[in-house]
Parts: sequence; structure tokens; C-alpha cells
Amino acid sequence: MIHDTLAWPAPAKLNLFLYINGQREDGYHELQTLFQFVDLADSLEVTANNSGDITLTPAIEGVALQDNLIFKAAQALQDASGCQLGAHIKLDKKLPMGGGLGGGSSDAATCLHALNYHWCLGFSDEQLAAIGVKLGADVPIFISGRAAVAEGVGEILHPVNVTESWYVIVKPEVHVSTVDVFKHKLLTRNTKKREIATLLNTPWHNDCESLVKKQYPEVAKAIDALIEYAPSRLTGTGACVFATCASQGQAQNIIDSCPTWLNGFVTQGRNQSALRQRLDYLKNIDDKI
Ligand SMILES: C[C@](O)(CO)[C@H](O)COP(=O)(O)OP(=O)(O)OC[C@H]1O[C@@H](n2ccc(N)nc2=O)[C@H](O)[C@@H]1O
Ligand SMILES: Nc1ncnc2c1ncn2[C@@H]1O[C@H](COP(=O)(O)OP(=O)(O)OP(=O)(O)O)[C@@H](O)[C@H]1O
Repeated sequence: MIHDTLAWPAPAKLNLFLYINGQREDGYHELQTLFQFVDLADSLEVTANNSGDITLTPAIEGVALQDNLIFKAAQALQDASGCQLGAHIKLDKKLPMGGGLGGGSSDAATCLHALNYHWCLGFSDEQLAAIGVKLGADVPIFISGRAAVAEGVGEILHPVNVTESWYVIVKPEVHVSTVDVFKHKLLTRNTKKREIATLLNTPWHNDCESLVKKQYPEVAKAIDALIEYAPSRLTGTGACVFATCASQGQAQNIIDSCPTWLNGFVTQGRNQSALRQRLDYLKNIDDKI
């Protein structure tokens, strides 16, 4: 049986804090980071078919089909399951790319969950995360869809509930390369690992921020401007920065009164992602049938 066409959300994440505790022999870094989702999301409309092919429209400018994380996720799931079915996926891209909001990883996670459903494979979250982590360190958190402190390279997840604040997110007009930040010799990579309760109760920072501010003046300018209105920080390796607001009204006031070049948007934090809500809803329906 194949399920019909459905549109699936692929929301963004913020790293509310990000500490780098060391580097592994394979070059990847050991992290402690707090992930929360926000309302802004891409959408993947998925139609399963019998062709065995994966097609994707529209193409993302500058990203070949073979490199698109959605295509790679679909192929990885075909390989892992031996499934002979195909799918057409229509992508509505809303998330800024290369901004530290995890758009590519979120698209990949949503594709894995969606095809697992449409192709009726019955893979568990753990199985999907194991497939996903090979595509990107951020994919497992999007598979889980629950706010969490992540450890390891980002794949060991400890779910937490934190305040669902309103945020102003700003994307400076610059592309920050995640690889270059992690490779840089001046990156802080020796922060002492701490207990989760200690991390949650100590002021939050991002170990990449001082380096990224030095390397990318546009990011420094954005943080310095935004911090005049509310506590503001880098997410992931950037380039996006976010201000944490006490209310939707405060967030909207910041947008209305800050210089127009900051070009931000307002969104709310979520401890449960829109994808997780969709999966729970579908499970409820299936359980009733
Ligand atoms: C910085 C974060 O955005 C925090 O959420 C992520 O850890 C990055 O996740 P991602 O974009 O899914 O990362 P990947 O595509 O797996 O890795 C991109 C590059 O970042 C570096 N990288 C990434 C994650 C990690 N824990 N250590 C690393 O050193 C590696 O050089 C890797 O080649
Ligand atoms: N479906 C996709 N959506 C966005 N980017 C993709 C996708 N597939 C491949 N990519 C590639 O991944 C790169 C990083 O995109 P993405 O938007 O995920 O960055 P990011 O938000 O900085 O991610 P992270 O926070 O995980 O480091 C893009 O520049 C693009 O070349």
C-alpha cells in the first residue's frame, strides 16, 4: 500500500547554547548544544509512486540533485530498506540556506520520516536517525523533533523542556562555512563538559561566536545592533543571529524599530517540532483505524 500525497513541515532549529568540548580523531567535534525548534519551516509535498525514481522540484539554485540532502536521504532510505518504490517531492524552501538554522538537515529528516510513512516501511526513529546522521550531524535532532541537549557530535539526545520564547532572527548577508569554522585554529574547542542541569542554569553562550564575529564583520555588526534591544547570540556556526524576547509584542517592536538593514523576522520557539506534531497526529489516526 502507498499513502496519498501529503505536505510535510521541515522546521528550523536554533542552538540556544553551543559548547565545543574537544575534537575526535576523525576531525569531528564533541559538542554540548541546546536545540529548540522554531515555527518557520520548509515544506515537502510528497507523492509516492511505483517508478522507483526520486524526483524533486524545484531545483535549489547552486545545488545539484545528487547533492541535495532530500535526494540523498531518499536514496539512503531506499538502500537501507530495499524498497522499490519512488516518489516525487515538491519543495517549498522558506529557510535561509547556510544560516545555522539547519534547513538542509531538517529537509533530510522530514524526507526520511515522510517516505517511511508513504512507503509503509515501519522504521523506528532510532533506525531513521542512524541513517540520517550519515547525512549530517544535525539530522538526528530533526528526526526526534523534541527540544534536547545534544552531546557527541550532536546525535546523543537528552530531551528537555525550556521556555518557548519569541525570537527575532536575522540573517546577515554573508555565507559562513561550517567546515571553515570547525577547522579554524582559533576556535574555542576545550570547554569543560558539564552536567545538563548545570548547563541549563548557567548563562548561555556559543563557542563559535567570537571567532565568527572576527572572521565575518557582517555577523559582528548584526549581533552588536540586535543586542541593544534584547540578549542576542549566534546559532550554530552562523551566519544567523537571534534575539531572545519576553513576548511576541517585544519581538515585533524590535522589528519595527531596528534599522531596516537588519532585515529580521519574528518566530516562536517550540519544544516539539511541527514534524513531530504531524507524526503524532498521523499515529493517532492510524491507531483509531
Ligand atoms: C554546528 C551545528 O550546526 C550545530 O547544530 C552542527 O553540529 C553542524 O551540523 P551539520 O551541518 O549537519 O554538520 P555536518 O554536515 O555533519 O558537518 C559539516 C562539517 O562541520 C564539521 N563538524 C560538524 C559537526 C560536529 N559535531 N563537528 C564538526 O567538526 C565537520 O568539519 C563537518 O565536515
Ligand atoms: N535541501 C537542502 N536545503 C538546503 N541546503 C542544502 C540542501 N541540500 C543540500 N544543501 C547544501 O547544504 C548547505 C548548508 O545548508 P543549510 O541551510 O542546511 O545550512 P545551515 O543552516 O548552516 O546548516 P547547519 O546549521 O546544519 O550547519 C547549503 O549551502 C547547500 O549547499
